Amino acid sequence: MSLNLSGITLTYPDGEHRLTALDQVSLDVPRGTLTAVIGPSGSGKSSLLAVAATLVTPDAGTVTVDGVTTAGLSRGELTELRRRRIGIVFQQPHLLPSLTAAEQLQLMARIDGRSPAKARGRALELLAAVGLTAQAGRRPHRLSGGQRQRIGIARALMNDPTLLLVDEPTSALDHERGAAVVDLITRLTHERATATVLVTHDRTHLTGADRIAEVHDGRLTVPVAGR
Ligand SMILES: Nc1ncnc2c1ncn2[C@@H]1O[C@H](COP(=O)(O)OP(=O)(O)OP(=O)(O)O)[C@@H](O)[C@H]1O
Repeated sequence: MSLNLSGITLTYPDGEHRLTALDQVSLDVPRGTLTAVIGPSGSGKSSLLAVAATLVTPDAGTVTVDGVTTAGLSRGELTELRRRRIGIVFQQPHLLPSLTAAEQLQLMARIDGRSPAKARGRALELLAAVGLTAQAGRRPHRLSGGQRQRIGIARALMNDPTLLLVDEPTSALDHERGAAVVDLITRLTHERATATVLVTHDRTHLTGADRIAEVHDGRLTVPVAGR
């Protein structure tokens, strides 16, 4: 199992009380499958993603990524876990304006200390996988919103993660481009055997999801078959 959340409770300070954002949430995501997490605004979707990304420590429960249980790991060990095993696709890809599409990806590998030649090869391979070979040399201002989001997806795969976490990838896109981005994430999940969690408030694109889990008031309902 590449992601296992077990009995996760997360609270935030709320005046004199605490607000329960996640309430006894458990979720298993095997490699090569896509679990969509849907729910209304404020239900706890981003909190769930932040816990799975090991960016937020829950009050209770355990997070296991690729067989590694995060409890007791130091900050440095958690950073290493994220760098090696977790890819994150954000709502907005936040590309650097001065870098070409290929350079956006190569930067990830540079940070990781990989050789420039290998990084370039990997970046071009991933840009091909997301259909952007012809755009490899373009800077973000010459790309569409959908193309920029595809770069964000390719960038998240640079470290060959086992866990791919995707936060509302279609929020800035029209219906057609949104559907294409979700289809792409579904295909890459199967091709690259990632355990993928895709958070969205929009269930219209989710025909390819292996499971759809619903979160309401911090509680996750037992996932039902998505197809
Ligand atoms: N840093 C924080 N401090 C206090 N409360 C927070 C914090 N982050 C989130 N919350 C609260 O926790 C609950 C869950 O929030 P969360 O952002 O996980 O929901 P969401 O489903 O992702 O919402 P949206 O779809 O609007 O992004 C909400 O009631 C929210 O107000």
